[in-house]
Amino acid sequence: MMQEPLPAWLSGLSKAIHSTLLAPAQEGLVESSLQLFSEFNHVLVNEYLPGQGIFAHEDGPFYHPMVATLSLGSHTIINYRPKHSALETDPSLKGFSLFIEPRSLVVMSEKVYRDFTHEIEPKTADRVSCLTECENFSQCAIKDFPSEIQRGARISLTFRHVKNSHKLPRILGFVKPMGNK
Ligand SMILES: O=C(O)CCC(=O)C(=O)O
Ligand SMILES: [Fe+2]
Repeated sequence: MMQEPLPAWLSGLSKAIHSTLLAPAQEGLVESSLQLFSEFNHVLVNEYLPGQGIFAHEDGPFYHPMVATLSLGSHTIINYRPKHSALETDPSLKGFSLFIEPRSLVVMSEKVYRDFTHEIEPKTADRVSCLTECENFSQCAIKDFPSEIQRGARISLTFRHVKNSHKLPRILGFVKPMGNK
C-alpha cells in the first residue's frame, strides 16, 4: 500500500489518540504493541443508519493488532466472539459485548484482535436488558434508560496502522511525451 498523509482534519485527531494510548503503554499499564508504530497511517470512516450493522469479521493480519475506534452520533453494541480456531486451543474463551457510548473510544488489541470476531447487529433499537448485559455497563456514563433506546445515525472512525506501507515517492518532474505535436 502506498501511504499518503492523512487529511489535516484527521491528522490532529490521529496524533491525539496515539499519544493518549501511548502514555499508559509506556508505563506498562496496557499491552505495548503501540510502541512498535509511531503513528496511525490508516483511518476508516463508517456510517451506520438505524437498522444497519456489520457482520462478524476479523480485521486481519494486514494491520497492526492495535486499532482504536472513535464513535460519534448514536450508541451501539459490539459483540465479540471467540474464533473457532482460538476455541480449539483455549475452550474457556467466552464471547462478550460492549456498550459503545457516543463519543467513546474503543481500543481492540492483541488477544481480542487476533482470537475474536466482532460484529454489530443490524438493529433499530436496544432493549435495556441488552445494555445491562454488556461487559462494560457498570463503567458507562449513561445510567438512566427507557426500556428501549432507539439507535440513530452513528459514524465511527477506526484508526489503524497498516504494517507494510510505503511513502509515495516525491515527484521530481514530469516527462514530456515524445512524438509529433
Ligand atoms: O464501526 C465500528 O465500530 C466497527 C467497524 C469495523 O469493525 C470495521 O470497519 O472493520
Ligand atoms: Fe472490524
